[in-house]
Amino acid sequence: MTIHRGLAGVVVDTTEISTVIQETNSLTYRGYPVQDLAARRAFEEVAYLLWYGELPDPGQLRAFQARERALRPLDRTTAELLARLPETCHPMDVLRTAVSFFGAEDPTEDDGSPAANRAKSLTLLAKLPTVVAADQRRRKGLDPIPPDPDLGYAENFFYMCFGTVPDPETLRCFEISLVLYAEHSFNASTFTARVVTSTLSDLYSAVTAAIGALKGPLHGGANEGVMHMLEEIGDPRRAEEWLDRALAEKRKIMGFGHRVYKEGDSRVPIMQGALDRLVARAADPDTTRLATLHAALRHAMLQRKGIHPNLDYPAGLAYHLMGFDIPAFTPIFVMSRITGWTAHITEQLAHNALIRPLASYSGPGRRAVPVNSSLAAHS
Ligand SMILES: CC(=O)SCCNC(=O)CCNC(=O)[C@H](O)C(C)(C)COP(=O)(O)OP(=O)(O)OC[C@H]1O[C@@H](n2cnc3c(N)ncnc32)[C@H](O)[C@@H]1OP(=O)(O)O
Ligand SMILES: O=C([O-])CC(=O)C(=O)O
Repeated sequence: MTIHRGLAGVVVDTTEISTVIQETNSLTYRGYPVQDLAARRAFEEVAYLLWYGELPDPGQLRAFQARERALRPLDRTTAELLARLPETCHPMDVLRTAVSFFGAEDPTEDDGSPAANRAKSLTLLAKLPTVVAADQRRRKGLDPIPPDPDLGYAENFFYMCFGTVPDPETLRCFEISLVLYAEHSFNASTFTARVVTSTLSDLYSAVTAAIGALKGPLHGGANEGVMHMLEEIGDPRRAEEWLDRALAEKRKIMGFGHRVYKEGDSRVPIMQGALDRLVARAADPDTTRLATLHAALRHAMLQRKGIHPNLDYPAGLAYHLMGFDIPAFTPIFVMSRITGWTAHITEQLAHNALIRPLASYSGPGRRAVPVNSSLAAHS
């Protein structure tokens, strides 16, 4: 029996949603190169593509955007429930609780038809940014800002967080990150969603579980880890010395390495380009220090270990420069990946097979159960 720890290299099913091509470090969504989608399309169009298989025409896009914008507000019960969660909990816990609560409130919870699941997916796409923004503000003692239906997905999120819409360069960088984060085949959180779905459980349960999987620092939590690490190092001149010590201590360096890409993440060049433009625009000493440190650590990691950065490396610093608090970074990843997760949930249901691998037992050999004298007295 061959054991594939971590399912490394195991192909468990087919998918029509995206391909991660290891040999060429490339990624396509429904056949379109992700770089071209990031350069030419809005995030909402990519969401539509992932769910429906084709890019929307202008009429389809208008209808899609109108439905998304109408679904953004939270009802009072949800807002009150989320406001009662301890501020000490991570915002991913808030998001996980919110999705679980949306499921409990949804009267069509057990209708798993593709149309019903698409409607639920759109509801989550629309409401998750409202939850993330309100939670960020609550932690600063600020009231939530209601969504603005006249603003696009990315613009509205900034507006709900900060009360203003940023300059076009910042907005573009954010939108690029959403497109790049949207989908990545059978990554750990998507696979989690597919496992839950394979038992014929409901979409909210699958997404709740996926949020839990994304939270971990070896997956989506790494974008927060990147910024914590940059703060810990502080000075670009300390990058090499810090790295050597961290590697000697067998620490995992956040934002580096990937299970599939071994020669570099296909999404990094475009995200790094967008980050470089943000840095050039800001041009203040603190931004320059962070960007220099970011580059120094990347070079040192490549030199010491031959390991390339993954998408979380440029995205983490970009989100910091955009003004988001570090604990909001992985929730922003969720706002994007909700599209990929739910596309996979629909696909799993269309060709379902219960996901249940085997394990090779390595525990004690068969042994006799000693008699429990007090129980024996009763028999
Ligand atoms: C959006 C995303 O989810 S992308 C991933 C985000 N996660 C991170 O950035 C966390 C840091 N990275 C890692 O922990 C890993 O690279 C993972 C989990 C992403 C991939 O792990 P795997 O595919 O299992 O690779 P694996 O852990 O076998 O790595 C191979 C070797 O490279 C080392 N390595 C890989 N990544 C790193 C890293 N970031 N820091 C230090 N060493 C690393 C491993 O220690 C291992 O060394 P060894 O052979 O001496 O034991
Ligand atoms: O594919 C993976 O294993 C992790 C990743 O990059 C993602 O989910 O975007």
